[in-house]
Amino acid sequence: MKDPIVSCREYYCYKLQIRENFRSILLLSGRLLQQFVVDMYVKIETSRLDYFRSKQQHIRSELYQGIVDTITLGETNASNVGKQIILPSSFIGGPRDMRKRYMEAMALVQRYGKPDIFLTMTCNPNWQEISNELRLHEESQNRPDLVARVFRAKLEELKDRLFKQQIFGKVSAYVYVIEHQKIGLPHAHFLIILQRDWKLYAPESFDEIVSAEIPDKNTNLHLHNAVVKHMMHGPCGVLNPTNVCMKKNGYCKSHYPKNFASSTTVGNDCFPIYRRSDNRITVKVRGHNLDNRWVVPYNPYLLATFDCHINIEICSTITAVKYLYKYIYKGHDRIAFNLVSEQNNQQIDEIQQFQSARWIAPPEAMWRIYGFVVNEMYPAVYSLHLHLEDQHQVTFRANEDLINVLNSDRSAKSMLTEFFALNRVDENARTLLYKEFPEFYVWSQQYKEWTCRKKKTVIGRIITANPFEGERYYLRILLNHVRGHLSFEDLRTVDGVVAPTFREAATMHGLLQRDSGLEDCLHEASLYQMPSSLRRLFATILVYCNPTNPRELWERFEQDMSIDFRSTEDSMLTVRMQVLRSISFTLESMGKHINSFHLLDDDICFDEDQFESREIDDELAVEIPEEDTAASEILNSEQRHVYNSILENVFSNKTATFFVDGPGGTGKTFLYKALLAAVRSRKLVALATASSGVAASILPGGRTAHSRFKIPLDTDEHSMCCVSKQSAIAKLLRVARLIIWDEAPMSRKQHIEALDKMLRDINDSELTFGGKVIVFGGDFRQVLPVVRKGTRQEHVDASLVSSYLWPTLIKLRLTENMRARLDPVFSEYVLELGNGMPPITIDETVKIPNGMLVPYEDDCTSLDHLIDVVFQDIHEYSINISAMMNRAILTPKNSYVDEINTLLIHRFPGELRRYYSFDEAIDASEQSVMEDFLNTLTPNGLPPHELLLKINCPIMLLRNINPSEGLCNGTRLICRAFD
Ligand SMILES: Nc1ncnc2c1ncn2[C@@H]1O[C@H](COP(=O)(O)OP(=O)(O)OP(=O)(O)O)[C@@H](O)[C@H]1O
Repeated sequence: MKDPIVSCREYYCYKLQIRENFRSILLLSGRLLQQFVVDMYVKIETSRLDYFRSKQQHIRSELYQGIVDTITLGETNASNVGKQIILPSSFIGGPRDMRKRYMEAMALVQRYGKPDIFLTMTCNPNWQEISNELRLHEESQNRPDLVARVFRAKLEELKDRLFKQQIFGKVSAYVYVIEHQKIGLPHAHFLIILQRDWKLYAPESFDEIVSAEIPDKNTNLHLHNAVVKHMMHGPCGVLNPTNVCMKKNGYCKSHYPKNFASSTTVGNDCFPIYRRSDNRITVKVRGHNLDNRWVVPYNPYLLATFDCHINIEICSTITAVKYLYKYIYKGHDRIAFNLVSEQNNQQIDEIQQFQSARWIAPPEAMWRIYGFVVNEMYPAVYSLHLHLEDQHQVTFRANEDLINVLNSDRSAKSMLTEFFALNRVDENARTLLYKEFPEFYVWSQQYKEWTCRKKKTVIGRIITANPFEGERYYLRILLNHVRGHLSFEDLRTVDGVVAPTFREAATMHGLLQRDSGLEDCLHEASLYQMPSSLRRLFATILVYCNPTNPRELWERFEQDMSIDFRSTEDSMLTVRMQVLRSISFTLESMGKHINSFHLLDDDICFDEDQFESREIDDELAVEIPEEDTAASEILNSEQRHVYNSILENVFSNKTATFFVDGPGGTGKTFLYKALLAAVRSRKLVALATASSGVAASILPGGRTAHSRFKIPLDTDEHSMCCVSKQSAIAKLLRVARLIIWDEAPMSRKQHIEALDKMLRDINDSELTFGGKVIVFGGDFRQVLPVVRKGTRQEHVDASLVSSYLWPTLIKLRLTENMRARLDPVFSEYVLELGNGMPPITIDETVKIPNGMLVPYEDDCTSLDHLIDVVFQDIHEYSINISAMMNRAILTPKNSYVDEINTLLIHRFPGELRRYYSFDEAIDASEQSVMEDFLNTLTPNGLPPHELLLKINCPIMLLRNINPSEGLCNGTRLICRAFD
């Protein structure tokens, strides 16, 4: 076995006092780890110095890149987890890198097909190679160095058998990832793609590789013992309900025990159903007799050779692909813990104390220190630059002169420009697509040129582009399909005609379909809809239907959309700009910018002066409902205090920023309405905004903060609102006396900081928010900013409480629940819940009082019962729709929503109508196979394939179609008629 690493056991045992087992941890910051490596380096015998010198270099660079963040050694207990640790966020690396690797792995699938074998090898801490090295009474868990080194050596051996000796056949590609569980033992996940002639198609060939049965003790004792030792699951379920694999619903995560099966079959799942004969052979595991149903699938040869848990599965269906790649690239373990501040136990302040860390157990720390690889991919995937002309990235040092940087030859070159350059001189190059280039040419970052590749297999992948990126996306489509082009312009040239955009060039090549369905829709609407409705429909189509050629649609329907403007205006250009301005308004309310759709040759700029007075007039014309004016009379004492404090500042023109904190139902919206009415009734401008469209639609004249302040959607700490000092919005903001931003805790802190920077800029003031009176409101107990798969800490980091603005806000509280005045017990219960007090139990679950529970019998009966309780008399709701409005069943997952909706719509009275999403079939033979599969998928952002409706049934909108008119995500509507 290859194992070049020296032992430094005595040294670090002494130094770090690793007396405890793997589970014990002490979190060390990156700097300490660095010190540890330096210390270790000094202590190692001179003969080994060179080796460690190179290792040290490696680790340092890892530290600087933030790859190695935390090393966990020693003992864990409440005191050190709670008090000592502060981890710089730069040390929490990972997910981005993982996503990139995932995309690269998918490039392998595109090229070589779906993976055939999924293999997991777990370290056996009792391997002889480990136990032979232990001292008397020493346990393997005290030797993470040995565990790491021996596992690595075994892994190399396994790779040798799989890829050199080709025990399963010739391999075209593979990916593996080393993972360390919290407990510390390393394991490796492999995905293997076999060459075409070696693919596994039939169950008979699965049986040659995988077994899921207990071998006969008399004929194969060694293998029998290995299976009993390493490959028996559990026991779990009724035999052992507390086993780690058990889910809360009482089922095993891995669905053990499996069923007996007389032969192997493909099945519908990711993996086949393996043969598990009912041969009555049983073995005793932890006091229970287990049979073939409990065997984890294994390969006899590998199990007998490696004497450790090696699970092997055949990937029988295409569904396995994404699942498995996601599984092996799921990222490292994380830990979140709370640094409780004793002085201040208020909820909002506590929320700042959560710390997130990356969890690294000792063997993983040693794995990193030794510099062993954590993942590998064969063949390597080369990511290719993708950029529009003259829009590639150029790196330079801070002290370099930018003019020189821009004028240098080197800066002008990128992978893509040099791909065109080589095409101009090399005939062979012209036969290749851009993505095929890396297989034959090597890119030199130093010399910025492609040269012929001599060996080593690699494949190329053009980095992804989203259709919303416009031209860059269409450039990618062209590069993926068209060969031999010599420049960007040449790429746009089709049959001698230079297309103005890559999108049009792609359409001329037949790579994009025409928007005939959308054209029909607009044409039909133009026959009976008002031009203003048509413009809204056009904007909705641009945003949600992703037309291949928006410009063509614009040119076709411009006349229809401009009829109302034409009657009053003379110049064609003015009319056109008014139509575009109106479309732009709607697009902005949906978070999009008109220029991203390239409706005209050049970017569209509106003459802001023309709209300036309209912005202010529109605000001053917002109707003030009578009940809002009267609301100031009936405020409760807390509301009145907040109301007076805010208005005092507004009317005396003082600077102040407030945060109104109140749980749901304490009358925040009621208060905002009273404030807006008070300011507006004095003919002053008060702007009402909210983070979400629904909240904005409740406030008179409300807009989403994004559209009102032109906050960019993708923000970082340097982002600015797209508002110039001279613009109409800037003028409106300068005259505004009060700005309200509801549901502020839902917004990312960068959005609010962008508003601060913009207001300082347009008001020429260094005061917070440019000296304006701003009222933020919301409830941190409700929804925090969305951070995909984020930890608690990441949610907190993203929110307003982590902003530099938070300490400057005057915090005002509302506590009296006005919505639940008639039910104080319930109101108190919900408040306690929001404050993280009991009913929340120690393990962070919520204890719900028995009176509120629908007892669980089984999934079906209990669901029926729940529906009966919530919608007692569903037949009446079609007549009395307001009764339905106050009832809802909330579920944690979309799949449950679909299930409950289906049940409800069938119970709802009336005739059922089914609506289907439409797809354009590419090929009739492919259609049925693909459709059945695709139509079952319900990915985020895609509506379900089948929609069931009845007259008078309530429906909820899930898109921000027109927030200013109340049509936004969450708006509830009633289905009145069918076409
Ligand atoms: N002072 C008051 N007098 C009478 N009714 C009030 C008063 N304050 C609030 N309400 C009523 O209490 C209910 C809840 O108020 P509101 O919707 O303003 O609360 P909220 O804090 O905005 O709730 P959420 O956070 O859930 O949006 C409303 O029906 C409102 O009309």
